[in-house]
Amino acid sequence: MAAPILKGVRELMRLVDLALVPRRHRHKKKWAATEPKFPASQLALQNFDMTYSVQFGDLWPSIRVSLLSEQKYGALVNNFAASDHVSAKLEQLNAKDFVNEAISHWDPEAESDHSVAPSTACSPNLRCFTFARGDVSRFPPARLGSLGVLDYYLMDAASLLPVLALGLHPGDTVLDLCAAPGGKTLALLQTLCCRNLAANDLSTSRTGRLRKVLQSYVPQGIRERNQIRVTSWDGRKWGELEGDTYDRVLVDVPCTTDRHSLHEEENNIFQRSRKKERQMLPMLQLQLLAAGLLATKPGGHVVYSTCSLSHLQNEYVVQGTIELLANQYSIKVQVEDLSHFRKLFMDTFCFFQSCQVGELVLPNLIANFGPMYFCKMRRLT
Ligand SMILES: C[S@@+](CC[C@H](N)C(=O)[O-])C[C@H]1O[C@@H](n2cnc3c(N)ncnc32)[C@H](O)[C@@H]1O
Repeated sequence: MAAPILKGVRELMRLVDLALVPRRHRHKKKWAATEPKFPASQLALQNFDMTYSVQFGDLWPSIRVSLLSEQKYGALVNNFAASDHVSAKLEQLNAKDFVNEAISHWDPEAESDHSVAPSTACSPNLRCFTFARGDVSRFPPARLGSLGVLDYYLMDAASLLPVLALGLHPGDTVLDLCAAPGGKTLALLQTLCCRNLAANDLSTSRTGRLRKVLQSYVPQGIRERNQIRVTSWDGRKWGELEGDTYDRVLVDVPCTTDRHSLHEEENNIFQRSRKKERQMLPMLQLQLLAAGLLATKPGGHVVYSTCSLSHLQNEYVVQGTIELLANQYSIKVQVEDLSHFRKLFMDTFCFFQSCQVGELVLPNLIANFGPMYFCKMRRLT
């Protein structure tokens, strides 16, 4: 059974290779010295132009200009800062809590599937303020509250959607498999629903950043009470380390980080030296998602997410992993329909309408969040 899967994975890697290497660089070069010295961000743009113009057709020029423009942020209120006036302060700036605004409009009677409703006991605890569509104001830096922790965390508001989609219930045991630098870990804690939270990231320098975020936002007593465990293990091994253990697992994988790749040279995945690593991304993503699903209890939920627009890193990985688990482990996984979720948040974000599985936030000039892909799955057996 493994042979067809390996063949499928190899084909996936070949496609990524073709998709990520600009056409004019596919021929064998004669002299390295004549190689054009393009910055990695420019190579990224060339690659995106080639692949995403095919993937998104007429939508691509608008997504492209948005990706190249200033991104919008959201201010995630720190529930541990114990300062009631933070929300009032953010409202004075004309920002709105998009989470509770959306939940207040949710009509449970109109939904046939209540299992993925975000208006559970936990989601309203997430308060994230954004400026209205077309308003490109910026938030001032966060301030220290009386408990010595910062009052809000600035993040791409679309990054909150995978956490909201995970739909925590009080007392859940939660694994954040690729957690650093910690924006989503912090959001998971802000739900006030984690019985315990395992936050892992392979990179020790990045888990260092994660620890700093936790120290800056969560008072020590609460960190201990929430039983937060920070580790630096290879997430691909989690299925063997702690199989069938967690109620909810977030698998926020390394990806081509499309917006970052267009703006930053440092640590850019499109650097020539990182070509192999880039080509291997879908394989790594598949292995991480498989490990996340194996670490979930039967009946538990997993959300897979990336900040890439690439179908090869998004839907293909989800579909390939579900096939892999069925064939190699006889484990059934069901993709959950998030279309109601999309409707709920469509005043704030611009969603791609044609995902086969999962949802994708498209950058848009009047709502310049994302890209953010997320797909919710339920492990059935
Ligand atoms: C998209 S980032 C995660 C962002 C994070 N969830 C947040 O919201 O701040 C992906 C992370 O995966 C980590 N990573 C890469 N390979 C990994 C592996 N094999 N196991 C666990 N983490 C890995 C990277 O170090 C990187 O920090």
